[in-house]
Amino acid sequence: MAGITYEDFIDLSFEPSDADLVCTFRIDPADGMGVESAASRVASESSNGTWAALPTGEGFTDMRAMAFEIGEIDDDSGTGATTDAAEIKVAYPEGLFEPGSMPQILSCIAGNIMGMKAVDTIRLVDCEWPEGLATSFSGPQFGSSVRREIFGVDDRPILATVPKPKVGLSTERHAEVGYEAWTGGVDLLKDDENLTDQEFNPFHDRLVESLAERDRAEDETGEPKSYLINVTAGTNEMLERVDQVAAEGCEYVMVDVVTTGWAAVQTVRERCEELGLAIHAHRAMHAAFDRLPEHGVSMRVLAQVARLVGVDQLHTGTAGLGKLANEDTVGINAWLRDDLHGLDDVLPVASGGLHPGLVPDLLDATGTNVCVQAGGGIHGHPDGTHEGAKALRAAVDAYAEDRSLESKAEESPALRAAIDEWGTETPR
Ligand SMILES: O=C(O)[C@H](O)COP(=O)(O)O
Ligand SMILES: [Mg+2]
Repeated sequence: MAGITYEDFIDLSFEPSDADLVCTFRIDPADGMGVESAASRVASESSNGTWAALPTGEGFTDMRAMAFEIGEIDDDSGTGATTDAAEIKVAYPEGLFEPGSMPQILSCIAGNIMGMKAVDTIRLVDCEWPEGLATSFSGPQFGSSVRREIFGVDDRPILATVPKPKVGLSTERHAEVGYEAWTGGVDLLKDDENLTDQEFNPFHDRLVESLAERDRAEDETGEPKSYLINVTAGTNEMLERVDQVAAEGCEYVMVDVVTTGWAAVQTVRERCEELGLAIHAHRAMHAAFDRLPEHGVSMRVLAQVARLVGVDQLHTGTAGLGKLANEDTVGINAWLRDDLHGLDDVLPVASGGLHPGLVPDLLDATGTNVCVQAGGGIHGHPDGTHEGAKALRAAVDAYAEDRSLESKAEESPALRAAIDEWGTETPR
Protein backbone atom coordinates (compact mmCIF):
# COMPACT_ATOMS: atom_id res chain seq x y z
CA MET A 1 0.00 0.00 0.00
CA ALA A 2 1.50 3.32 -1.07
CA GLY A 3 -0.54 5.45 1.26
CA ILE A 4 -3.76 5.59 3.24
CA THR A 5 -6.71 7.88 3.35
CA TYR A 6 -9.87 7.47 5.41
CA GLU A 7 -11.49 5.63 2.51
CA ASP A 8 -9.15 2.74 3.29
CA PHE A 9 -10.85 2.28 6.67
CA ILE A 10 -14.16 0.92 5.43
CA ASP A 11 -14.86 -2.42 3.79
CA LEU A 12 -18.36 -3.83 4.09
CA SER A 13 -17.17 -7.29 3.03
CA PHE A 14 -14.47 -7.40 5.74
CA GLU A 15 -14.72 -10.23 8.29
CA PRO A 16 -13.10 -9.56 11.67
CA SER A 17 -10.79 -12.17 13.14
CA ASP A 18 -11.34 -13.74 16.58
CA ALA A 19 -8.48 -11.60 17.89
CA ASP A 20 -10.03 -8.29 16.83
CA LEU A 21 -11.79 -5.98 19.25
CA VAL A 22 -15.16 -5.22 17.67
CA CYS A 23 -16.88 -2.02 18.76
CA THR A 24 -20.41 -0.91 18.01
CA PHE A 25 -20.98 2.82 17.65
CA ARG A 26 -24.10 4.86 17.06
CA ILE A 27 -23.16 7.75 14.81
CA ASP A 28 -25.11 10.70 13.50
CA PRO A 29 -23.16 12.02 10.49
CA ALA A 30 -22.71 15.78 10.16
CA ASP A 31 -24.66 17.66 7.45
CA GLY A 32 -23.42 16.71 4.02
CA MET A 33 -21.45 13.74 5.33
CA GLY A 34 -22.63 10.36 4.12
CA VAL A 35 -22.81 7.59 6.67
CA GLU A 36 -20.07 5.57 4.95
CA SER A 37 -17.74 8.56 4.94
CA ALA A 38 -18.46 9.20 8.61
CA ALA A 39 -17.94 5.52 9.49
CA SER A 40 -14.60 5.40 7.70
CA ARG A 41 -13.47 8.53 9.52
CA VAL A 42 -14.40 6.94 12.86
CA ALA A 43 -12.29 3.87 12.07
CA SER A 44 -9.47 6.03 10.77
CA GLU A 45 -9.20 8.52 13.62
CA SER A 46 -9.54 5.82 16.29
CA SER A 47 -6.70 3.72 14.86
CA ASN A 48 -3.93 5.21 12.71
CA GLY A 49 -5.47 7.63 10.24
CA THR A 50 -6.10 11.35 10.18
CA TRP A 51 -7.86 13.94 7.98
CA ALA A 52 -5.11 13.93 5.33
CA ALA A 53 -3.86 11.15 3.05
CA LEU A 54 -0.72 9.62 4.57
CA PRO A 55 2.34 7.93 3.13
CA THR A 56 2.97 4.40 4.39
CA GLY A 57 5.62 2.08 2.95
CA GLU A 58 8.74 0.86 4.76
CA GLY A 59 8.72 1.02 8.57
CA PHE A 60 4.93 1.07 8.75
CA THR A 61 2.85 -1.71 10.30
CA ASP A 62 -0.73 -1.73 9.16
CA MET A 63 -2.77 -1.17 12.31
CA ARG A 64 -5.88 0.10 10.54
CA ALA A 65 -9.27 -0.39 12.12
CA MET A 66 -11.98 -1.34 9.67
CA ALA A 67 -15.62 -0.20 9.60
CA PHE A 68 -17.32 -3.33 8.31
CA GLU A 69 -21.02 -3.06 9.08
CA ILE A 70 -23.55 -0.25 8.82
CA GLY A 71 -27.04 -0.73 10.16
CA GLU A 72 -30.03 1.57 9.90
CA ILE A 73 -31.73 2.81 13.05
CA ASP A 74 -35.53 2.79 13.24
CA ASP A 75 -37.02 6.17 14.17
CA ASP A 76 -39.51 4.50 16.55
CA SER A 77 -42.48 6.09 14.74
CA GLY A 78 -43.89 2.66 13.97
CA THR A 79 -43.83 3.46 10.23
CA GLY A 80 -40.61 1.62 9.52
CA ALA A 81 -38.88 4.94 8.77
CA THR A 82 -35.24 5.30 9.77
CA THR A 83 -33.21 8.10 11.30
CA ASP A 84 -30.17 9.80 9.78
CA ALA A 85 -28.09 8.04 12.42
CA ALA A 86 -26.59 4.58 11.94
CA GLU A 87 -25.21 1.78 14.04
CA ILE A 88 -21.79 0.82 12.77
CA LYS A 89 -19.30 -1.88 13.72
CA VAL A 90 -15.58 -1.30 13.66
CA ALA A 91 -12.93 -4.02 14.04
CA TYR A 92 -9.61 -3.13 15.66
CA PRO A 93 -6.53 -5.35 15.20
CA GLU A 94 -5.01 -6.80 18.36
CA GLY A 95 -1.63 -5.22 17.66
CA LEU A 96 -3.08 -1.71 17.87
CA PHE A 97 -3.41 -2.13 21.62
CA GLU A 98 -0.99 -2.23 24.52
CA PRO A 99 -2.07 -5.31 26.46
CA GLY A 100 -3.35 -4.54 29.94
CA SER A 101 -3.50 -0.75 29.46
CA MET A 102 -7.05 0.53 29.71
CA PRO A 103 -6.03 4.18 29.16
CA GLN A 104 -4.37 3.28 25.84
CA ILE A 105 -7.36 1.27 24.67
CA LEU A 106 -9.80 4.05 25.55
CA SER A 107 -7.61 6.61 23.80
CA CYS A 108 -8.29 4.58 20.64
CA ILE A 109 -11.92 3.55 20.86
CA ALA A 110 -13.28 6.50 22.85
CA GLY A 111 -10.64 9.13 22.15
CA ASN A 112 -10.53 11.87 19.48
CA ILE A 113 -13.55 10.40 17.72
CA MET A 114 -15.83 11.68 20.48
CA GLY A 115 -15.18 15.23 19.28
CA MET A 116 -14.93 14.75 15.51
CA LYS A 117 -16.79 17.29 13.38
CA ALA A 118 -17.58 14.53 10.89
CA VAL A 119 -20.31 13.40 13.27
CA ASP A 120 -22.84 15.47 15.19
CA THR A 121 -22.96 12.77 17.86
CA ILE A 122 -21.19 9.48 18.43
CA ARG A 123 -21.76 6.89 21.12
CA LEU A 124 -19.64 3.86 21.92
CA VAL A 125 -22.47 1.42 22.56
CA ASP A 126 -20.84 -1.98 23.07
CA CYS A 127 -17.58 -3.90 22.74
CA GLU A 128 -16.87 -7.56 22.01
CA TRP A 129 -13.64 -8.25 23.90
CA PRO A 130 -11.41 -10.91 22.33
CA GLU A 131 -9.68 -13.40 24.57
CA GLY A 132 -6.16 -12.05 24.11
CA LEU A 133 -7.05 -8.50 25.06
CA ALA A 134 -9.50 -9.44 27.82
CA THR A 135 -7.08 -11.76 29.56
CA SER A 136 -4.31 -9.17 29.45
CA PHE A 137 -6.29 -7.67 32.35
CA SER A 138 -6.55 -9.20 35.79
CA GLY A 139 -10.35 -9.00 36.06
CA PRO A 140 -12.05 -9.18 39.47
CA GLN A 141 -10.25 -10.87 42.32
CA PHE A 142 -13.40 -12.07 44.10
CA GLY A 143 -16.45 -10.94 42.12
CA SER A 144 -19.82 -12.03 43.44
CA SER A 145 -18.19 -14.70 45.62
CA VAL A 146 -17.82 -11.91 48.24
CA ARG A 147 -21.40 -12.66 49.28
CA ARG A 148 -20.53 -16.18 50.29
CA GLU A 149 -16.88 -15.75 51.23
CA ILE A 150 -17.19 -12.63 53.37
CA PHE A 151 -20.78 -12.82 54.56
CA GLY A 152 -21.69 -16.51 54.26
CA VAL A 153 -24.84 -15.51 52.38
CA ASP A 154 -26.28 -17.06 49.26
CA ASP A 155 -30.06 -16.86 49.58
CA ARG A 156 -30.41 -13.08 49.69
CA PRO A 157 -28.65 -9.95 48.41
CA ILE A 158 -26.07 -8.38 50.66
CA LEU A 159 -27.19 -5.04 52.08
CA ALA A 160 -25.27 -1.79 52.36
CA THR A 161 -26.00 1.66 53.68
CA VAL A 162 -24.37 5.03 53.25
CA PRO A 163 -24.83 7.40 56.20
CA LYS A 164 -26.74 10.54 55.31
CA PRO A 165 -26.22 13.47 55.32
CA LYS A 166 -23.52 12.27 52.94
CA VAL A 167 -20.87 14.62 54.26
CA GLY A 168 -20.67 16.62 57.45
CA LEU A 169 -21.10 13.88 60.03
CA SER A 170 -18.33 13.73 62.61
CA THR A 171 -16.24 10.59 62.81
CA GLU A 172 -17.94 9.58 66.03
CA ARG A 173 -21.42 10.07 64.62
CA HIS A 174 -20.48 8.27 61.41
CA ALA A 175 -19.26 5.23 63.36
CA GLU A 176 -22.40 5.27 65.53
CA VAL A 177 -24.60 5.30 62.46
CA GLY A 178 -22.62 2.31 61.24
CA TYR A 179 -23.25 0.45 64.48
CA GLU A 180 -26.99 1.19 64.36
CA ALA A 181 -27.22 0.04 60.75
CA TRP A 182 -25.10 -3.10 61.18
CA THR A 183 -27.04 -4.21 64.24
CA GLY A 184 -30.29 -3.48 62.40
CA GLY A 185 -29.35 -6.03 59.77
CA VAL A 186 -27.22 -4.50 57.02
CA ASP A 187 -23.97 -6.17 56.06
CA LEU A 188 -21.96 -3.21 54.84
CA LEU A 189 -21.43 0.36 55.92
CA LYS A 190 -20.50 2.43 52.86
CA ASP A 191 -18.92 5.86 52.54
CA ASP A 192 -20.50 8.29 50.17
CA GLU A 193 -18.69 9.18 46.96
CA ASN A 194 -17.64 12.61 48.17
CA LEU A 195 -16.51 11.57 51.63
CA THR A 196 -12.77 10.89 51.66
CA ASP A 197 -10.47 12.71 54.11
CA GLN A 198 -12.08 15.98 55.19
CA GLU A 199 -11.41 17.88 58.37
CA PHE A 200 -14.82 17.06 59.88
CA ASN A 201 -14.22 13.32 59.41
CA PRO A 202 -10.59 12.35 58.74
CA PHE A 203 -9.93 9.13 56.84
CA HIS A 204 -7.80 7.23 59.33
CA ASP A 205 -9.90 8.16 62.36
CA ARG A 206 -13.03 7.09 60.51
CA LEU A 207 -11.43 3.80 59.49
CA VAL A 208 -10.39 2.92 63.04
CA GLU A 209 -13.57 4.07 64.79
CA SER A 210 -15.90 2.51 62.26
CA LEU A 211 -14.12 -0.85 62.42
CA ALA A 212 -14.31 -0.79 66.23
CA GLU A 213 -18.08 -0.40 65.89
CA ARG A 214 -18.06 -3.09 63.22
CA ASP A 215 -16.42 -5.50 65.67
CA ARG A 216 -18.98 -4.65 68.34
CA ALA A 217 -21.84 -5.21 65.88
CA GLU A 218 -20.37 -8.55 64.78
CA ASP A 219 -20.15 -9.69 68.42
CA GLU A 220 -23.74 -8.68 69.10
CA THR A 221 -25.33 -10.08 65.95
CA GLY A 222 -23.08 -13.08 65.31
CA GLU A 223 -23.03 -12.02 61.64
CA PRO A 224 -19.99 -10.96 59.58
CA LYS A 225 -20.02 -7.22 58.85
CA SER A 226 -17.75 -5.06 56.74
CA TYR A 227 -17.06 -1.49 55.69
CA LEU A 228 -16.67 0.11 52.25
CA ILE A 229 -14.33 2.97 53.08
CA ASN A 230 -13.69 5.41 50.26
CA VAL A 231 -9.95 5.51 49.53
CA THR A 232 -10.40 7.82 46.51
CA ALA A 233 -7.46 10.25 46.20
CA GLY A 234 -4.41 10.82 44.02
CA THR A 235 -2.87 7.45 43.18
CA ASN A 236 0.02 7.47 45.69
CA GLU A 237 -2.21 8.66 48.50
CA MET A 238 -4.83 6.11 47.51
CA LEU A 239 -2.29 3.30 47.81
CA GLU A 240 -1.35 4.50 51.29
CA ARG A 241 -5.00 4.44 52.27
CA VAL A 242 -5.39 0.94 50.85
CA ASP A 243 -2.47 -0.17 53.04
CA GLN A 244 -4.10 1.41 56.09
CA VAL A 245 -7.36 -0.39 55.39
CA ALA A 246 -5.59 -3.75 55.22
CA ALA A 247 -3.56 -3.01 58.34
CA GLU A 248 -6.74 -2.25 60.31
CA GLY A 249 -8.37 -5.53 59.26
CA CYS A 250 -11.06 -4.54 56.77
CA GLU A 251 -12.02 -6.65 53.75
CA TYR A 252 -12.81 -3.91 51.22
CA VAL A 253 -11.87 -0.57 49.77
CA MET A 254 -14.22 1.67 47.85
CA VAL A 255 -13.03 3.69 44.85
CA ASP A 256 -14.85 6.33 42.78
CA VAL A 257 -13.63 4.64 39.63
CA VAL A 258 -14.69 7.19 37.01
CA THR A 259 -13.40 10.31 38.75
CA THR A 260 -10.25 8.46 39.87
CA GLY A 261 -9.45 7.17 36.40
CA TRP A 262 -8.94 3.66 35.12
CA ALA A 263 -5.13 3.67 35.31
CA ALA A 264 -5.28 4.41 39.02
CA VAL A 265 -7.92 1.73 39.50
CA GLN A 266 -5.57 -0.75 37.81
CA THR A 267 -2.84 0.26 40.24
CA VAL A 268 -5.15 -0.10 43.23
CA ARG A 269 -6.25 -3.51 41.92
CA GLU A 270 -2.63 -4.72 41.98
CA ARG A 271 -2.17 -3.55 45.58
CA CYS A 272 -5.50 -5.07 46.61
CA GLU A 273 -4.38 -8.43 45.25
CA GLU A 274 -1.25 -8.30 47.42
CA LEU A 275 -3.40 -7.47 50.43
CA GLY A 276 -6.44 -9.64 49.68
CA LEU A 277 -8.86 -6.70 49.62
CA ALA A 278 -12.00 -6.51 47.51
CA ILE A 279 -12.87 -3.37 45.51
CA HIS A 280 -16.25 -1.68 45.65
CA ALA A 281 -16.62 0.62 42.63
CA HIS A 282 -18.79 3.73 42.89
CA ARG A 283 -19.58 5.15 39.45
CA ALA A 284 -20.04 8.86 40.29
CA MET A 285 -19.69 10.93 37.04
CA HIS A 286 -20.61 8.02 34.77
CA ALA A 287 -23.65 9.95 33.58
CA ALA A 288 -21.39 12.62 32.07
CA PHE A 289 -20.44 9.87 29.60
CA ASP A 290 -23.59 7.79 29.30
CA ARG A 291 -26.71 9.82 30.06
CA LEU A 292 -27.37 11.23 26.57
CA PRO A 293 -28.38 8.21 24.50
CA GLU A 294 -26.87 9.58 21.27
CA HIS A 295 -23.46 10.50 22.57
CA GLY A 296 -20.58 9.43 24.79
CA VAL A 297 -19.77 6.01 26.19
CA SER A 298 -22.54 3.70 27.31
CA MET A 299 -22.75 2.45 30.90
CA ARG A 300 -22.54 -1.00 29.39
CA VAL A 301 -19.03 -0.24 28.10
CA LEU A 302 -18.03 1.49 31.36
CA ALA A 303 -19.13 -1.66 33.19
CA GLN A 304 -17.05 -3.78 30.81
CA VAL A 305 -14.03 -1.60 31.51
CA ALA A 306 -14.62 -1.85 35.27
CA ARG A 307 -14.76 -5.64 35.08
CA LEU A 308 -11.59 -5.89 33.02
CA VAL A 309 -9.59 -3.65 35.34
CA GLY A 310 -10.82 -5.79 38.20
CA VAL A 311 -13.42 -4.27 40.50
CA ASP A 312 -15.46 -6.76 42.52
CA GLN A 313 -18.66 -4.75 43.02
CA LEU A 314 -20.04 -2.04 40.74
CA HIS A 315 -22.99 0.32 40.91
CA THR A 316 -25.17 -0.44 37.88
CA GLY A 317 -28.42 1.27 38.82
CA THR A 318 -31.81 0.24 40.10
CA ALA A 319 -33.58 -0.88 36.92
CA GLY A 320 -35.25 2.53 36.85
CA LEU A 321 -36.86 2.14 40.28
CA GLY A 322 -34.66 4.61 42.18
CA LYS A 323 -33.82 8.31 41.99
CA LEU A 324 -31.23 8.24 39.21
CA ALA A 325 -31.63 7.75 35.48
CA ASN A 326 -30.52 4.24 34.52
CA GLU A 327 -29.45 2.60 31.30
CA ASP A 328 -30.43 -1.08 31.03
CA THR A 329 -29.47 -2.23 34.53
CA VAL A 330 -30.72 -5.74 33.80
CA GLY A 331 -28.75 -6.17 30.58
CA ILE A 332 -25.59 -4.73 32.11
CA ASN A 333 -25.89 -7.00 35.14
CA ALA A 334 -26.31 -9.98 32.82
CA TRP A 335 -23.12 -8.99 30.99
CA LEU A 336 -21.25 -8.71 34.29
CA ARG A 337 -22.26 -12.31 35.07
CA ASP A 338 -21.70 -13.84 31.65
CA ASP A 339 -18.53 -15.70 30.84
CA LEU A 340 -15.72 -13.39 29.74
CA HIS A 341 -12.88 -15.69 28.73
CA GLY A 342 -12.70 -17.07 32.26
CA LEU A 343 -12.46 -13.72 34.07
CA ASP A 344 -14.44 -13.55 37.31
CA ASP A 345 -17.86 -11.92 37.44
CA VAL A 346 -18.76 -8.61 39.15
CA LEU A 347 -21.41 -8.22 41.84
CA PRO A 348 -23.90 -5.54 40.70
CA VAL A 349 -24.83 -2.91 43.28
CA ALA A 350 -28.30 -1.35 43.13
CA SER A 351 -28.23 2.10 44.68
CA GLY A 352 -29.79 5.53 44.45
CA GLY A 353 -33.19 6.25 45.95
CA LEU A 354 -34.00 2.74 47.15
CA HIS A 355 -36.21 1.98 50.15
CA PRO A 356 -37.88 -1.19 51.47
CA GLY A 357 -41.08 -0.76 49.42
CA LEU A 358 -39.08 -1.05 46.19
CA VAL A 359 -37.30 -4.28 47.12
CA PRO A 360 -39.70 -6.82 45.54
CA ASP A 361 -39.76 -5.08 42.14
CA LEU A 362 -36.02 -4.50 42.31
CA LEU A 363 -35.18 -8.13 43.04
CA ASP A 364 -37.68 -9.32 40.44
CA ALA A 365 -35.65 -7.30 37.94
CA THR A 366 -32.10 -7.96 39.18
CA GLY A 367 -32.27 -11.32 40.93
CA THR A 368 -30.75 -11.78 44.38
CA ASN A 369 -27.07 -12.07 43.41
CA VAL A 370 -26.63 -8.34 43.99
CA CYS A 371 -25.87 -5.80 46.68
CA VAL A 372 -28.78 -3.57 47.65
CA GLN A 373 -27.72 -0.18 48.97
CA ALA A 374 -30.00 2.33 50.66
CA GLY A 375 -28.99 5.63 52.26
CA GLY A 376 -32.04 7.86 52.60
CA GLY A 377 -34.19 4.71 52.55
CA ILE A 378 -32.64 3.72 55.89
CA HIS A 379 -31.64 6.92 57.67
CA GLY A 380 -34.83 8.72 56.66
CA HIS A 381 -36.95 6.05 58.36
CA PRO A 382 -39.38 7.75 60.77
CA ASP A 383 -37.82 5.86 63.69
CA GLY A 384 -34.20 6.33 62.70
CA THR A 385 -31.29 4.34 61.30
CA HIS A 386 -31.61 1.17 63.37
CA GLU A 387 -35.28 0.70 62.50
CA GLY A 388 -34.55 1.68 58.90
CA ALA A 389 -31.96 -1.08 58.65
CA LYS A 390 -34.38 -3.56 60.19
CA ALA A 391 -37.02 -2.57 57.65
CA LEU A 392 -34.69 -3.10 54.68
CA ARG A 393 -33.54 -6.46 56.02
CA ALA A 394 -37.15 -7.51 56.63
CA ALA A 395 -38.06 -6.57 53.05
CA VAL A 396 -35.20 -8.65 51.68
CA ASP A 397 -35.96 -11.57 54.00
CA ALA A 398 -39.60 -11.45 52.90
CA TYR A 399 -38.47 -11.83 49.30
CA ALA A 400 -36.31 -14.85 50.22
CA GLU A 401 -39.30 -16.34 52.07
CA ASP A 402 -41.56 -15.67 49.08
CA ARG A 403 -43.84 -13.49 51.20
CA SER A 404 -45.42 -10.13 50.43
CA LEU A 405 -44.21 -6.99 52.17
CA GLU A 406 -47.65 -6.55 53.71
CA SER A 407 -47.54 -9.98 55.31
CA LYS A 408 -43.97 -9.50 56.55
CA ALA A 409 -44.92 -6.08 57.95
CA GLU A 410 -47.37 -7.80 60.31
CA GLU A 411 -44.39 -9.12 62.26
CA SER A 412 -41.98 -6.22 61.53
CA PRO A 413 -43.10 -2.84 62.90
CA ALA A 414 -40.00 -1.33 61.29
CA LEU A 415 -41.11 -2.51 57.84
CA ARG A 416 -44.69 -1.39 58.54
CA ALA A 417 -43.43 2.11 59.35
CA ALA A 418 -41.25 2.23 56.21
CA ILE A 419 -44.15 1.23 53.97
CA ASP A 420 -46.43 3.73 55.67
CA GLU A 421 -43.80 6.42 55.07
CA TRP A 422 -42.75 5.70 51.48
CA GLY A 423 -45.18 3.14 50.09
CA THR A 424 -43.86 1.57 46.93
CA GLU A 425 -43.19 4.86 45.15
CA THR A 426 -40.10 5.77 43.15
CA PRO A 427 -38.51 8.89 44.66
CA ARG A 428 -37.31 11.90 42.65
O1 LIG B 1 -23.65 6.60 46.95
C1 LIG B 1 -24.79 6.17 46.77
O2 LIG B 1 -24.99 5.06 46.31
C2 LIG B 1 -25.94 7.10 47.05
O3 LIG B 1 -25.50 8.09 47.91
C3 LIG B 1 -27.18 6.44 47.51
O4 LIG B 1 -27.92 7.27 48.36
P1 LIG B 1 -29.48 7.07 48.58
O5 LIG B 1 -29.72 5.64 48.90
O6 LIG B 1 -29.81 8.01 49.70
O7 LIG B 1 -30.14 7.50 47.31
MG1 LIG C 1 -23.83 8.62 47.06
